[in-house]
Amino acid sequence: MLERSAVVGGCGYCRPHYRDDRRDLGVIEFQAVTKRFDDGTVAVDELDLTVDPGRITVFVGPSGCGKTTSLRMINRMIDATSGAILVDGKDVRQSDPPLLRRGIGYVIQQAGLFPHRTVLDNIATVPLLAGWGRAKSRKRAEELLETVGLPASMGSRYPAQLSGGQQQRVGVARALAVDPPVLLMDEPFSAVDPVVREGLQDELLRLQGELDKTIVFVTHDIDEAIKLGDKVAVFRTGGILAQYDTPAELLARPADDFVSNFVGRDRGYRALGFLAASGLTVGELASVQLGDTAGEARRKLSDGWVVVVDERKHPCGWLSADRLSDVDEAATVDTDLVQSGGSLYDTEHGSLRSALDAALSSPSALGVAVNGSGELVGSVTADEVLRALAAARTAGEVPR
Ligand SMILES: Nc1ncnc2c1ncn2[C@@H]1O[C@H](COP(=O)(O)OP(=O)(O)OP(=O)(O)O)[C@@H](O)[C@H]1O
Repeated sequence: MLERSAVVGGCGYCRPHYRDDRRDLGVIEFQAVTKRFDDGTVAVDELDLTVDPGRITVFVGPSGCGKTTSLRMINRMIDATSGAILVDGKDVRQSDPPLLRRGIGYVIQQAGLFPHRTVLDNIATVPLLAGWGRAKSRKRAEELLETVGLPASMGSRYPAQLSGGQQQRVGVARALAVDPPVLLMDEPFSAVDPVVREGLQDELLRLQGELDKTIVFVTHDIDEAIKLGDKVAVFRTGGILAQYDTPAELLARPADDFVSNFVGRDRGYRALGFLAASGLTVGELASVQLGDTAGEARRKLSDGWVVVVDERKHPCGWLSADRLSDVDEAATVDTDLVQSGGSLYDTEHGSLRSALDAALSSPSALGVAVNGSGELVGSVTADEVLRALAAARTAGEVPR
């Protein structure tokens, strides 16, 4: 079957749509912040950085470069040696740590749930501490279970009775319980397998589209950083900020060799994920519908291929001249006959990367283009994508 790319990632890092009434709470400022541990290790060195409110900021870099230390200084799990961290203009050192942490949700690797409490009790922990009372805290926990996409029946389970991905969702629900403006997430998805991880990332972006939290997210995975971050801070060993930019800028204009190497050798290809494919010409594409006859499909073949759609006009695969050659004229085109192939290019939300991917992954070399509702609208070729790329270059959207 043809695969619709995930909302994020495959189709080129579509961003969540922020509400116009996005919150302005949760500005975090690092002002010349240094952390020197007792043994002399400088984990963070003179960090100056402002985290935008209502956005996702990712701290990324190699192991030991000071990401976690920087994160934990925000909620005072670690105190800075010098410099200041301000949250909404107030130095965190002037806040009582337990009170400060109530306004700052915290999610860690493997969720860190209390093993002897049920899922609902885990989520209700902070509301109870904040004095919400049992009934209100429980109601909030039930709501949040739904918010993070878990069935109500899981509320009475214990963490060990959940998968890693489900535990992580509970961890997010718990962090959101008293609706804090700021969420700190320390490698929250690194203990789950890549498929679950991608699902959790998509879910986080969906949630963020509704919640508009100020999220600081730590990872050592540049792909995760580029997918999730509105802005990405790349750290180098010694706790030095190497570059702080949007993912598109990071890929297009890495500040130095360290950043360039860190973002990877295929950064040019990945940067295509941030180029809108609006200028791309979508060509015609011959199609038949499931239920049509093989004879009809044969007559519609173009360069040996015809695409097959279902009754909703959603593409479901290809038929080749080869495949049709030994099929009876009157035979019905059904899913058994159809050859799977390739990703789809969404003309409304897709990027040049997703268009190129659709073309390269198609057995006919024609990328299948669909509209926002998933209906077939035509085809794209790799040559056409390269032409659009050249035009973007001329327009100055891509560095020369
Ligand atoms: N309590 C401590 N005492 C001494 N050194 C420490 C302490 N905690 C962290 N460090 C050191 O500070 C540096 C930064 O550590 P930090 O945990 O912030 O890095 P990180 O970028 O989050 O790494 P990772 O990706 O491996 O989790 C490392 O060299 C680490 O060994």
